[in-house]
Amino acid sequence: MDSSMKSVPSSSSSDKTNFWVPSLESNEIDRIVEETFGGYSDLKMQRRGEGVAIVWFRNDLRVLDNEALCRAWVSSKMVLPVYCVDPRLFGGLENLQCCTLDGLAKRCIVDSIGLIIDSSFEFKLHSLRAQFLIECLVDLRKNLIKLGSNLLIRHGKPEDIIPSLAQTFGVHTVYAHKETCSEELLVEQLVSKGLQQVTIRPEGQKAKSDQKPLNPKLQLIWGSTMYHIDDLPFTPANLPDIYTQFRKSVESKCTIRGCLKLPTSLGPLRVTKGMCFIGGESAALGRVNEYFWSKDMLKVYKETRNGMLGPNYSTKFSPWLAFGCLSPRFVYEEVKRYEKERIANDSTYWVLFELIWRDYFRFISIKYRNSIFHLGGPRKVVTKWSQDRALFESWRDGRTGYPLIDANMKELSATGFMSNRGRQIVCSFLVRDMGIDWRMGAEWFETCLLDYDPCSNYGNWTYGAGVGNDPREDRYFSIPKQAQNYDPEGEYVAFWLPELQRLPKEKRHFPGISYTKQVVPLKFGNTSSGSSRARTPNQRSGRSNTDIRRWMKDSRR
Ligand SMILES: Cc1cc2nc3c(=O)[nH]c(=O)nc-3n(C[C@H](O)[C@H](O)[C@H](O)COP(=O)(O)OP(=O)(O)OC[C@H]3O[C@@H](n4cnc5c(N)ncnc54)[C@H](O)[C@@H]3O)c2cc1C
Repeated sequence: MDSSMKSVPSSSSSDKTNFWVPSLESNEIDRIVEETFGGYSDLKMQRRGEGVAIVWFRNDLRVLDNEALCRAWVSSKMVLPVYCVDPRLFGGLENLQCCTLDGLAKRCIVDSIGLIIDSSFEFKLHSLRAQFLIECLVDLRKNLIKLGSNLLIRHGKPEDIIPSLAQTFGVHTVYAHKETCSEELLVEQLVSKGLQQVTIRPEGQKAKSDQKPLNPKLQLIWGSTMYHIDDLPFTPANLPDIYTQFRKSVESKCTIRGCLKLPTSLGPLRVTKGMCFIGGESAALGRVNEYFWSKDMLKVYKETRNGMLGPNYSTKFSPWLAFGCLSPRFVYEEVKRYEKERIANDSTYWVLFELIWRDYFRFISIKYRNSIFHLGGPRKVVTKWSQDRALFESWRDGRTGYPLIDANMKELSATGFMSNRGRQIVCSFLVRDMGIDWRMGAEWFETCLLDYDPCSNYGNWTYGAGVGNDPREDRYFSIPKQAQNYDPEGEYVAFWLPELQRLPKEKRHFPGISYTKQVVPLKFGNTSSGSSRARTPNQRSGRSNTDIRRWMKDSRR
């Protein structure tokens, strides 16, 4: 398939399988009502609104600062929270092998086998992210149950499930968070179209036969960024192309809205042990508590953020932010509280600086639409790229012979995470040293990363490949220089490539040493040590990789 167009694949009959909750057409409806609305009686009394609303959970798997949930809550007598396990998200059986959740959760995923994600380079969703998602859902359900609600989880496409539920329950409004990329926008359109086919009678008007039936509405709400889209001092179409201009403008002209505090009680925070990514809002809040308050790492974030080894060099909030278990506005409020109660310094500011990057890429996806997925990127840069599969696979599997690259790629496959430093280095290596089509790298990240997010992933890859909207960010990462600055003792590479542990520290970064005999030939040769000048494949120096040892030496001078 042409990867320049990311599209939603066509439907398949097996998409319709339902489990967790049996078919809605059967006499199980009463059971679902009991299960889902059962504990609501007290809350019902407090509501002002009328009728039934659906909250369609997407990448907002939290109850804190969830505007869709809040709006449904105040506008309706009953709220039906729903998550659709979209078969287009899941790949083959191999994804399940690491899933360790209960049989029910597993069955949910197993039933989607055979429905292949529409992947340009045929990679599938990694088992680790599938597991993280299941954990998010289990936790969301628990948190909703604590509030006297529940989560209805159904397998199938949202455009089939949501209208069918709306019809069954006479839903007046479906509340959901707005997305920005084409696949997600298409699903929104299809759901909206499906709802137009549904008719419900307005509440309290049943007796009046002349009353016109209504269509349920789809209300899409902005909620994924720190800065609200409506508060920006420009329209997305006029978004500055330079990050710094964007940042300065929002910092000086906008305020960040407060977190929506409904519901107010979530029980005690759970602190995660070590760095362990467990899906769900409870673990997300636990990590914020741990990183900011109990470990007190926020005050040194700016000095440690370029690390690669260990749980606390950076916040590690990204997987929870990506699934929406954590609100960026909540992180903002916690930073401000920390600044008041402990210390305000460059480090406390820098977390917000990085979160503004996240906002920026989200708004860029609105301005530049699908071009962020295209080979030439937003600037439509014409460059010749290779799609050499063998070369690519050596990068993907951590077999290039360059320890810094291989260690990072092994970490990604094993954990679903890689540091920001590592991501920049392996991205630069793939596109600039190997000359491989950057979309293959981006798609492999999409497959593996727990924190995969289309805007941040493709935004960063287009920057790394030199096709992003801001040409000034086109930078080359020299391996020897990066090794010297960020892993001078070779601790990181020896952790992921244990064969290197018996080598003296100064030799651990030598290409092809000891753990593999092979060093992949670099199509364009590597570049001189220490350079961070912009390069594109056709501007290469043409040096062969036999020079690497010399570069290592040079870069130490
Ligand atoms: C090639 C490449 C691909 C990437 N793909 C993704 C992705 O799919 N999803 C993703 O969330 N991040 C992505 N990033 C950005 C960044 O690497 C991660 O957000 C960060 O490493 C996550 O670790 P952390 O939460 O400890 O970050 P911290 O350093 O603690 O930063 C705090 C938060 O700021 C945001 N942030 C930090 N750096 C960036 C950045 N460069 N771009 C956007 N947001 C940022 C993240 O939400 C992060 O959680 C990518 C970077 C590169 C170079």
